[in-house]
Amino acid sequence: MPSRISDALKDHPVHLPHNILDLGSVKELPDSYAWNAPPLPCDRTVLDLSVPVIDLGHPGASTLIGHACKEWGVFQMTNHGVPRDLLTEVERAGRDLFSLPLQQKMRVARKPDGVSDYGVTRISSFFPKLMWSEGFTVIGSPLEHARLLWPHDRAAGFCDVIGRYNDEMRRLAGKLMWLMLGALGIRHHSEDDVTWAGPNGDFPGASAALQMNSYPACPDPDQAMGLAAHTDSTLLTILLQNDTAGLQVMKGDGSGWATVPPVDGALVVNVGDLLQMLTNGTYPSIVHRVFVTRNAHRHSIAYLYGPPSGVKIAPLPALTGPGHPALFWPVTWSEYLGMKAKHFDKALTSVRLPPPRVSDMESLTPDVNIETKS
Ligand SMILES: C=C1C[C@]23C[C@@]1(O)CC[C@H]2[C@@]12CCC[C@@](C)(C(=O)O1)[C@H]2[C@@H]3C(=O)O
Ligand SMILES: O=C(O)CCC(=O)C(=O)O
Ligand SMILES: [Fe+2]
Repeated sequence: MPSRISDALKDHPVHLPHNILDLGSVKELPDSYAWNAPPLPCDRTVLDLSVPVIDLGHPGASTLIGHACKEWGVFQMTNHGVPRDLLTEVERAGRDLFSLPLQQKMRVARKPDGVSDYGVTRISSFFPKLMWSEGFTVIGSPLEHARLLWPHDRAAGFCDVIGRYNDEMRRLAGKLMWLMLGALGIRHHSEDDVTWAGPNGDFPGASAALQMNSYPACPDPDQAMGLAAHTDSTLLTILLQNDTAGLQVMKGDGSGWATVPPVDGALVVNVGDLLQMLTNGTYPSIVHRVFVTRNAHRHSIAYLYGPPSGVKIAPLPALTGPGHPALFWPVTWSEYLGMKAKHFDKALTSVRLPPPRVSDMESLTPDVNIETKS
């Protein structure tokens, strides 16, 4: 079994399409990008519902977060302590990177077994059409790739911003974990529950990836998909979006999509599959996707946060007991990424207890028409 996230991804190579295009200069939607069979991007059953916006400085923040995680699996947060200048700088770093000419970005194109680099989203292989987006994944230091993209001083500047942003995200993700778990009565000192938690309320050794996304303006947005519906495999994801709307989340009851509007200075937090497992299903991971528009170029940066390599995630003992059996068997993030790479939206079902019968799942093959949460 792979032990680190980078090893898990190497075992499941994703190939870049041969005909990768410079999306910013395309005037007509090519057929390979036209989603004309389900899942359709234009099924915009958009609900008039708002994802909660929570002020982290509010005395009741933990309770509000717990409620949002149960009801939605996503919320926006303000007053999160990440300096505004740093948000601006990291947003600019992403914009600078994606505005490079395609041939230059291709210098750091993902190798079939690569992890940290430029390419299409990893879930592309589950869909018959290409998505109207490009991504740059950072796991560890981006220095080697930054040096291939820029002259010395600019490469160092890019890495400095990414380094500072990663530090802030790690701090914030640890804080969020306790706010989320605190709402369920799990406290810092309960080492028996969260075995990998550090003594200072932090999570030493936590793993993470930074995913920079670019969604250029699109000549036919109704037929294009920025990012197809998926859940993140993480404990939690912290997302910075620019001022262009695009992110949509599926309301837990499957009744429709809600758009998460950009709120100046706010960060979006979404529950990932591993947190659903850790909380024994109390906090469901959220299905989300991204639509594109005709006139605006959207950028986002996702901080994907998970446990240290080797740590098995299982339902917390405090959340199981008589009448509340554990619903998932223990897995490391790497093991789970392997399952996700194989089963996509059926990965969570594949780790359910009791083990699913094949007939329950109509086999473990992915359902590429994922429209609602199963
Ligand atoms: C650690 C990771 C989670 C992720 C795969 C990755 O290696 C880095 C990219 C992440 C991402 C971002 C877009 C959606 C997603 C499902 C994908 O294909 O790549 C997630 C992966 C995930 O959370 O499973
Ligand atoms: O761009 C967005 O808003 C969402 C990105 C996302 O879902 C991801 O990177 O996992
Ligand atoms: Fe995502």
